[in-house]
Amino acid sequence: MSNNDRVIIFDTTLRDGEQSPGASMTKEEKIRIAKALERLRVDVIEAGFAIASPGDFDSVKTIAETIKDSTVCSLARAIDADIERAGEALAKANSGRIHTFIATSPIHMQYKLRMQPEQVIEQAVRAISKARSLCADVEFSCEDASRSEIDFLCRVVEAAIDAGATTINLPDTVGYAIPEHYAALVRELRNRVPNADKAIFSVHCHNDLGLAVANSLAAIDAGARQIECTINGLGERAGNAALEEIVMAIKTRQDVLGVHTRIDTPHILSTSRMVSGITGFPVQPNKAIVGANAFAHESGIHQDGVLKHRETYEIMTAQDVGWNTNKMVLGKHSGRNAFRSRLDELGIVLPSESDLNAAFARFKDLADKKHEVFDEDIQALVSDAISEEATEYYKLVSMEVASKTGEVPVAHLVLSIDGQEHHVESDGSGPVDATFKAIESVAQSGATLQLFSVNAITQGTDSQGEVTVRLELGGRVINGNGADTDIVMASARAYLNALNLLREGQAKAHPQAALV
Ligand SMILES: CC(C)(COP(=O)(O)OP(=O)(O)OC[C@H]1O[C@@H](n2cnc3c(N)ncnc32)[C@H](O)[C@@H]1OP(=O)(O)O)[C@@H](O)C(=O)NCCC(=O)NCCS
Ligand SMILES: CC(C)[C@@](O)(CC(=O)O)C(=O)O
Repeated sequence: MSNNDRVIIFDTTLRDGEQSPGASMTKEEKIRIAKALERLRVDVIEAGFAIASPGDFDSVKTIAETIKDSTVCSLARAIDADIERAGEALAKANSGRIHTFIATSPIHMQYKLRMQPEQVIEQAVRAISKARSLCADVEFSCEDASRSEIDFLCRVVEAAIDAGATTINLPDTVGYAIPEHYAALVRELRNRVPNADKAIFSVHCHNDLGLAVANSLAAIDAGARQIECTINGLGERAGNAALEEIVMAIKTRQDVLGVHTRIDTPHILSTSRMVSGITGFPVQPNKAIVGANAFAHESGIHQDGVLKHRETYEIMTAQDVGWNTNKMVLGKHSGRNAFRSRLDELGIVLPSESDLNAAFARFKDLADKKHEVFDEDIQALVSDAISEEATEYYKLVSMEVASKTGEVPVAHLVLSIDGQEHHVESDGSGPVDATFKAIESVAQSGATLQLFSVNAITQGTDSQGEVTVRLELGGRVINGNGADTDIVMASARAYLNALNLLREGQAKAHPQAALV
């Protein structure tokens, strides 16, 4: 691929990203992020706005002295003092860039700068010359380019390149652009400005209409070869174009975009997490590339497709952006194939297809009650299914337990014992105690309860509770287990499981006695 096909990735997480209200970072945090960006192989790191404060100056200076593999850049208004401060901060950079800017739209020139267009051109030229006297690499931005008049923009850009700007940035400062129009603007400038070939054209898009990435990609087609973006799309107001989305769109759709970057994509996720952790801005689960669900499949039809041939539902690999693997989330939309594949991964072998079907039915019941079924849930559910399958003498048909402040809890249970239904009830010191007493009122096992333990198997109040009941009878000790989203129900299952196991053991030891 020729150099002409290479898109320069200019990251401004530390400058525009920090302009997100609430996202200010300390110097140490900025250095950590700068190192992560260098590892990601970002071409240019905009480290800050040196004149903004002594702290910002210090951050830019330290980053300039630390980073070796990326160009380090400081922003500066088109004012001598800003440019000198930027030059000072970048003095020791391996590769430094001064980025100066001035607004070129009628609304900004008239109301904000209170300057005539001719004065703006003059000031831009003076600033660029000054910057060039301090640094060979100078970027100039026509702030609010997308709302600027094209003829004026052409004059500013031509003068800026003549004055020595090596990169010309046409920002969509207020996120107003629409892809086709924005691409036309970039194309027209490159066609009309006589010295356009002496500079690299860049875009810097804001996300006010959710179009920052789309506008940036459209500009590539029009010849832009630098994209300014931020990790997680951080930035002023609705943010900037997200680096991870730009980079992965370029990589994934190389067939139509025909360009490439030098980003080492497997570092994307860790960088995203670092920025999110430092700024305290969480990444939404459905965020492209770096959201928790970006490579997760929950629906049975998709899971089945991915298991048979990953590309049926994935256009990138999870590993290519730093995830360990894609994720099959087992939930109520999942199917038998995904369930079977998870059992395989967990090393669970069910004796027959009918065992699998029974476990799958229990899984669907659980998934109706719970958002996500975790591995631990499945282990509990399967062992419960197997032990129930093995010993069906005592079975829970239904139950109802009443607990009320100031009143004694009462449990009503319908049990199936050797195929016959029994209605039992008891009170107790708590709902579990009442349940066990109700069971014993008919089972009369004579066993003593040695241990009762409840574990929330997974996080969250919608998780399954796993109950272990240890019973002792005539010197034999057995553990019964039960799992359910309702812990009293799980307790009943565990108790009945223990009784079944006790009975099974007795049947083996004394075949006659067990029939009584
Ligand atoms: C840069 C900064 C130190 C200037 O502070 P200040 O001198 O108190 O000035 P204000 O921020 O109140 O106002 C901005 C001034 O810069 C002028 N200005 C804005 N953009 C300019 C530009 N590109 N070139 C020259 N002057 C510019 C404004 O017209 C205004 O001038 P005025 O004071 O004569 O009206 C301060 O705004 C800051 O810390 N900014 C950092 C973050 C930031 O603004 N980022 C936006 C990136 S565009
Ligand atoms: C410096 C420039 C690229 C800017 O970030 C300036 C600004 O923050 O307004 C933009 O979005 O236009």
